Amino acid sequence: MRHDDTIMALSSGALPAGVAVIRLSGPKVRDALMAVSGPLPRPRLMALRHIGDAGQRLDQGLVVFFPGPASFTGEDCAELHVHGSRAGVKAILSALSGQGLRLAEAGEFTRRAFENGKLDLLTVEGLGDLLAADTERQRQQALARYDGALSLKVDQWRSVLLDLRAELEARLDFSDEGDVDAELPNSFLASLIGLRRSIADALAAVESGRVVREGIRVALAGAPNAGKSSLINALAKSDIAIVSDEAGTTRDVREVPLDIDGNLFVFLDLAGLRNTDSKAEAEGIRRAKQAMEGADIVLWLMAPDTQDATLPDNLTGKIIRVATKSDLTAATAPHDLQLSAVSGEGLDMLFATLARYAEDLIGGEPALVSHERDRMALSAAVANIDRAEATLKQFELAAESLREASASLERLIGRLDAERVLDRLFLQFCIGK
Ligand SMILES: Nc1nc2c(c(=O)[nH]1)N(C=O)[C@@H](CNc1ccc(C(=O)N[C@@H](CCC(=O)O)C(=O)O)cc1)CN2
Ligand SMILES: Nc1nc2c(ncn2[C@@H]2O[C@H](COP(=O)(O)OP(=O)(O)OP(=O)(O)O)[C@@H](O)[C@H]2O)c(=O)[nH]1
Repeated sequence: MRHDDTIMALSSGALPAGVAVIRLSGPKVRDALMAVSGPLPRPRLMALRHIGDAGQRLDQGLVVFFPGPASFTGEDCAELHVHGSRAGVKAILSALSGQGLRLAEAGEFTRRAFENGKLDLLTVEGLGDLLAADTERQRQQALARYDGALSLKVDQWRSVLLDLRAELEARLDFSDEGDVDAELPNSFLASLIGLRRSIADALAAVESGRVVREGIRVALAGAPNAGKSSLINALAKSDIAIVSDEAGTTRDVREVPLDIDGNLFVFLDLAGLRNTDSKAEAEGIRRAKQAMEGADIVLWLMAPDTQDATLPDNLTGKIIRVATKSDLTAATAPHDLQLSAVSGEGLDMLFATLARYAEDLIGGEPALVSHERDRMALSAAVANIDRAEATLKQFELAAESLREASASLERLIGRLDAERVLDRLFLQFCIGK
């Protein structure tokens, strides 16, 4: 990838469309824009222009020019807002290619913004999360990251660490000269402890941040024919899970993501639990038990017309006992909720229970930390601060630990080793972003 290339992409969605946005970035933007649409419009103001190629009219569109460095990428950028026709866009891209522009790779505009210091690694990730957001809660959390909520915190932590390191390093450099007080001031330890607490507090929210991104996992489990698939269908109000009256049809773990009150839930339709001679079914049951162990919530379904299965006893998630098929007969076994996938009775109670669970787990302000990378970097920083505290009298060791803590934070914002993270991240980006 060459950085003096000028790149172009269709940044809007699939064609045909009402309007298509073609985005350009790089040193040839001015010349290319003049070649296809005449005099440069005033910076950042849209102008209506004929768009053409060597005298041939291709379209009429709105053109906007963002001179660098005050642009999204930091380079000269431009946009052509044209009619969203396949042939039109193709002809315009081909005209621009004649001006020496090439098609951008996925995430390449954002990569340039990163390289020009417009975004750090956390805000790039925030942008990625924002593009991927399906639920309201995901949107809020992603936007906070894109807006730099965590970047700001990390900058504050880094600046405290720099001060602390300077105190220690001054005692290393001048240890022979005797003009620096060998004792650390009292404020040093207080500041170190305060920093540790602040990072640990942010870290404590990582689980809720992760759950917002990945969803609350709800296992639907019970005996064969207890009504698991029917319940998922009723929840989704559409036929996305297979309903069958043949026992044991759900063999593998089917994941059904649903948005409940702005929160992502992933329902797991599991094989019914029973003793079986079938190898395939036994494997399904093994996976079902595994999925139940990893679930945040287990909905344990009991139907009046099936034998009860045994609830495994090693579950860590919240267990909700659900009496199903309440349209047939009222449940006799002890249960938390009673419902019918057929009549819809009790579904609103289930929704309310799930929404309350989500509110307890992830309600309130969006979490600052949500990625595995956050967890690794912040726990490494905390461990190194602990190490520094334990070796405080040995300035050299303590300084080394604080250097390590700084390095973790620099890795987090992408000042160190950003390449591998970016490469992986941009695989999920759209072309034109
Ligand atoms: N048409 C269009 N809509 C869009 C985008 C775009 O690129 N084009 N965006 C693309 O993601 C988002 C908006 N994000 C943007 C972020 C920064 C700048 C920008 O020009 N920044 C300059 C100047 C800032 C200023 O004037 O305040 C800078 O950072 O220096 C533009 C768009 C969403 N909507
Ligand atoms: N009357 C009534 N029948 C239901 C209800 N829910 C499910 N059933 C019926 O019960 C049978 C089993 O339902 P499923 O949803 O396939 O049960 P399952 O637990 O997914 O079954 P397996 O995947 O085979 O383990 C089907 O005949 C459904 O039509 C309900 O609320 N009321």
